Amino acid sequence: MLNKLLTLVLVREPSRVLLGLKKKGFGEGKWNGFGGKVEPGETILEGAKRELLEESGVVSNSLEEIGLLKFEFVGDPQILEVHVFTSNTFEGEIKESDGSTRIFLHFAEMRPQWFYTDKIPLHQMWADDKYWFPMFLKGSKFKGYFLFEGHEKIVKYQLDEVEKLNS
Ligand SMILES: CNc1ncnc2c1ncn2[C@@H]1O[C@H](COP(=O)(O)OP(=O)(O)OP(=O)(O)O)[C@@H](O)[C@H]1O
Repeated sequence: MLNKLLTLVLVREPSRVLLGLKKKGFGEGKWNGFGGKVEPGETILEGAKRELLEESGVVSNSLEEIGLLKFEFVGDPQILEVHVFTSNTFEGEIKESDGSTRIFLHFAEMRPQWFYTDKIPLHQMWADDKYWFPMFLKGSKFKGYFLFEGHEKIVKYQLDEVEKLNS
């Protein structure tokens, strides 16, 4: 079976990272970067850029691929292949939840919010994030594999910092 291709985009400033609270679907109730399935006919980079725009309202022309994560769930043959990107610039306005945008955001799939790098809400994120987020924050690239049992428990994993992502 082919891997399911997904993207994950982490927009950052020197001391803050933009995350979104997933309000429905896979990973509901968790803070995460922006992303989703790569659609037929688009490259992985194009998919990352599209999902970032759809979910956060901003455009980035400086996405850099920094991580490759593979996830398997016990009892499910489908491997998720998540391509992780970062960007330290963007154009447009973040659909943040303040004032007049509140009603609109009630219907959106993600609720974007900035988090200081020393206050990342790891306890409200996917369990794998606490392993690779520190690598991302210090500017390293990484490759990993995580075997989940249910959505909260990791039964096995492997994670390496790499110089290059030759994928
Ligand atoms: C298991 N450990 C994990 N750790 C960190 N991040 C994870 C993850 N597993 C999936 N992700 C991310 O979660 C999003 C799902 O997106 P998902 O809702 O499935 O995609 P998309 O928006 O295209 O779906 P619909 O259009 O709603 O069907 C997508 O960014 C993907 O990279």
